[in-house]
Amino acid sequence: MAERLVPVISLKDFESRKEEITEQLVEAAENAGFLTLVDHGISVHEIEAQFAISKAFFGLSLETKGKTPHSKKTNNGWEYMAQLRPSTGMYDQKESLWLQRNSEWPSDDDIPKFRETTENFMTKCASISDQVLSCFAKALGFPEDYFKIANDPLQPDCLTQLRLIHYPASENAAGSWRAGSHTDIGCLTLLFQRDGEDGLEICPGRESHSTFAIGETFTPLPAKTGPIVVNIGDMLMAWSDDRLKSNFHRVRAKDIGKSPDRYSIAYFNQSRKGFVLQGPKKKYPPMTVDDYFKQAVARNFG
Ligand SMILES: O=C(O)CCC(=O)C(=O)O
Ligand SMILES: [Fe+2]
Repeated sequence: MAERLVPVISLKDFESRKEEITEQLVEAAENAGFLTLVDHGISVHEIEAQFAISKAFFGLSLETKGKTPHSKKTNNGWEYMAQLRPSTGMYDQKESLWLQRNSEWPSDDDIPKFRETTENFMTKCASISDQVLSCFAKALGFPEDYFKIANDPLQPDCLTQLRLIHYPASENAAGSWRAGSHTDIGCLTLLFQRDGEDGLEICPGRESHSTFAIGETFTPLPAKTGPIVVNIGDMLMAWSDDRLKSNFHRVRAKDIGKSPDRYSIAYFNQSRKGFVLQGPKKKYPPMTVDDYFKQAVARNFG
């Protein structure tokens, strides 16, 4: 069921297959709003190495993790059971570390090679994002490098973040939420998961990027090491005049029985603050990414 809903798309021979890949990506984005990428150029070994770094960080003492504290102003740093969800009225049962190129980073003394490994991983995520976004740009009638420029993570005003996430193991967790239902507010999200650490559920079917219409039917998407789950965020839904869908998703622990620890890694393309966002059909008034983001945060977490 989930496999039918969320198509598996190969990026193999990207340049020569670009037209076919674009068709597949657009079809997925216009319907489920989710897709799974394979042959994307990051090996299982590299993904496991990044998860090992993440696991090592979350295994540190609270005091050591607290040396990179979460800042409300930048939304970077380590947070612990801190995300209050309007959709559930409860705190998500998780801890996470938000990172940006120019944010505070954990020290290499605490985790050897943390920054080097993670920055290389971010560079790979950026280049996969550029490929996918160049296809969407073409389909929307923008220049092919339009979103690549808008999302350039090396520019100091870029809001793109990597988030390392850890959901602690639980048992009989009825009524608690690992991540309450939400849409992502950025442009495009790449999500990495590990075999056996299930919990992600998705809900297609949303008509406007600013509505809260939460559908009824959530479909579990089994976690696999290797493929990247990609979803459209609200910003790209707005930027495409609501053509590409940013859909609701959530993470659940089992109501009855044991749920193992779950580690996930999300790369959020969130664009450059100064960029003006408007769809080709001008369905919504133009807005800077900065203003858009402030409005979306107020709507989702206000
Ligand atoms: O951990 C996951 O699979 C989902 C995380 C997520 O949806 C988010 O951080 O926005
Ligand atoms: Fe999300």
